[in-house]
Amino acid sequence: MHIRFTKMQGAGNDFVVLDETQGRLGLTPAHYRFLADRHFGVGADQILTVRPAPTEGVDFEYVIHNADGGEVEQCGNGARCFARFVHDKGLTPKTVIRVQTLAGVIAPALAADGRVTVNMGAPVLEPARVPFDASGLPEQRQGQALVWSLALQAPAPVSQVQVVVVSMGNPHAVQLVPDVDSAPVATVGPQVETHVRFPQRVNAGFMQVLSRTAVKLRVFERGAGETLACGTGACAAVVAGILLGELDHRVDVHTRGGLLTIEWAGGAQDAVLMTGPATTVFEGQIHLPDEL
Ligand SMILES: N[C@@H](CCC[C@H](N)C(=O)O)C(=O)O
Repeated sequence: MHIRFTKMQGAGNDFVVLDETQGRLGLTPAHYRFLADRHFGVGADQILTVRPAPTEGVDFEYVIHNADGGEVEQCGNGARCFARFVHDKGLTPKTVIRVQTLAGVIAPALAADGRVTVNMGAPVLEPARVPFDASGLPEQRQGQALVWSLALQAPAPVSQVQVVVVSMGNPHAVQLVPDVDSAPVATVGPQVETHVRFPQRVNAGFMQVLSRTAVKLRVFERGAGETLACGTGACAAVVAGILLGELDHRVDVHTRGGLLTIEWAGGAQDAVLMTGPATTVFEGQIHLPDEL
């Protein structure tokens, strides 16, 4: 089977985007893994699939698969690319687009300067809803944040990391580091991702605070490894930093792939706004091997 695709990126977090508005392609997790493969497929951190609106009150449905083939609830950089895709393909004339995701409805808005702002909804902070199993762990507070100690096996035989857990529809564990460039993302990231206290695994963020309005962030993503940027990771990190008392309400997040700006007023019901780029790289057609 041959399928058409569009390759996109948002702050270097890259995507294969598929159009299922005219019918399902019938892809399996093995197909998504093949498309994401940087040697045998197209190469991407996530595969985004655009479908018609499943209910009234929304314009489309957008489905997200990680590079490992697993379907996930939310993707912030993907939401901006989704909006650019449906607009540039002429699938809608709207510039504010309501889209159903597994995590609920979000609303990307295209700006005249080419950037996209997404209302990502309110963060979820109750550990059980992240989900995070906090049973038996001492509750430590810093500012308004709950900080949890996780025991890891490496790099030392047993070491501890302190994390704030946040859901932006998908789960995040954010830790503060003094220098993000030398942070042990490749060794600690996978251990946090698969830690037994996160029953659905987790995206592991490493944040260096530069000032009250600027941070540097790296994220070891669940199901994809370290990416050049993670939109929901940037939202979660800024929420954690505001709750910790370290950040103001509008923060520039410097990732290895570009700049994201995150705003959050700080109330439990307040939505997080994420602004950043969304770019089409190329379009193509690929043969999906029969043996997949
Ligand atoms: N890159 C994304 C997040 C994609 C999903 C994530 N890896 C997960 O498993 O939750 C973003 O920009 O938010």
